[in-house]
Amino acid sequence: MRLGGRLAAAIEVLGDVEARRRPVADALKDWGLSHRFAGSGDRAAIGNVVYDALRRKRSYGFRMGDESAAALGFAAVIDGLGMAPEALAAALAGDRFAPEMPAPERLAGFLAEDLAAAPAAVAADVPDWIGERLEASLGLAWVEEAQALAMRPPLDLRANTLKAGRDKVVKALAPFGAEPAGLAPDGIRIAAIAGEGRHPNVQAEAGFQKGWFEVQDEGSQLAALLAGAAPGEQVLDLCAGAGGKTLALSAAMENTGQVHASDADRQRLAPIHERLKRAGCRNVQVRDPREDLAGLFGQMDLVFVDAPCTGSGTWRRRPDAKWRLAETALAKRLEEQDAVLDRAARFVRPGGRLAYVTCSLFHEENAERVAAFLARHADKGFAVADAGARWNALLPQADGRCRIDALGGGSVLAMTPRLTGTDGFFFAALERAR
Ligand SMILES: C[S@@+](CC[C@H](N)C(=O)[O-])C[C@H]1O[C@@H](n2cnc3c(N)ncnc32)[C@H](O)[C@@H]1O
Repeated sequence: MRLGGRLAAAIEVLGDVEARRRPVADALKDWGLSHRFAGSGDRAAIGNVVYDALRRKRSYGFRMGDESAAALGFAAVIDGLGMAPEALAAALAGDRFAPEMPAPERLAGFLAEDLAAAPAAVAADVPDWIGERLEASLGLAWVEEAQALAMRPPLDLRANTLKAGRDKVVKALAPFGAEPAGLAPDGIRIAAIAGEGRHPNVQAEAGFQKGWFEVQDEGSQLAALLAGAAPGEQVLDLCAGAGGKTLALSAAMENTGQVHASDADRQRLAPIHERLKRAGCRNVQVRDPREDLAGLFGQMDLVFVDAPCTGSGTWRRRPDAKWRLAETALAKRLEEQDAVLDRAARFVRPGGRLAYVTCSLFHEENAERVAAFLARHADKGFAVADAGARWNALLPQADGRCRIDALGGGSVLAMTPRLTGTDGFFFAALERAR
């Protein structure tokens, strides 16, 4: 396919996402199924335009003076591919599949428009109600934070130390530009793609099949690291899902002790079996959601709660989600977070700890949930640990990067694309008195 056909396809997919308010991944998949002639390079290029347009949907619409799918598609090509309108017009000339170019004054306006004059939520590329929440959560720099959340993400991997050290993985993936990540000790990063490129399919590599590494955002790796799961401990991963953090906890424990991996949803838990096998994790017991875990009450050294959340910290990777998120969904997540924290508390042994993690940037889902938990369990002897001090001790090279907020005598922390170059993550640890 030539550029014109790819752009027309991207506009079609953007229209579908908008009209049906459906996940972009589903819309792209359906387009691929009904256009089997398109090769993998075409699909990647179309995906880039669609994702870029969704990351910057509001500011592109503002700068174009037009929020239609076509305007967004053209904006993404000009901005994301760095193509001047004249070069774009030349590339589309004579291509019968190409969409019609926007009027020259629209394109001139797009290039000239200064976002300084735009409302903050437009410059931040979020709906108004989310802008208000980000401002309350992140303070003065919230627009810059949201703009960093609208950038293309890198591809992060974690070396599985049960099978391979980081150097070995970096070497194996050197042809793809893999480098040691800046913060996570086992992290490996392949930089965000530029222009029309695409990330390599690392899962097709022999090293992946052998279990040498996992695909995992560096922020997720750091959240697992901060929990401090130690060899020989008894750990309950209460919201294990597909097991991203379970695998990291198992490796940190050097395949000793025991990780009980549980989730309320069997479907989400299903992929964990295959992943554990490939990664060589022998200290993980997967617990069926129907299983009674009462035998673990008061027994765990660490209960890890990777809570269900809005996922607002992951919008670089899932930009469609920020336009679909409803206030009612946020309210529901808060209830679930309270419920799962209450449940988690029962498993912590005296002297043990409870780690609370979300991939959200909203204060309500983060520090507010921890404060509400403390208020509900004032008599149970839980206190907030000093997560900020732990961060500084584990990651001296991070030079205090990340947001640290005092809470209940300790501190909680947040990673953000702007501060840590990771997805947005929140981490708090609660210690139960002996
Ligand atoms: C953020 S995801 C977990 C991601 C996973 N830990 C990982 O690293 O790949 C949150 C998970 O919490 C689960 N969940 C929601 N409510 C729950 C509850 N009350 N108890 C246990 N799991 C719950 C969801 O099914 C979902 O899989």
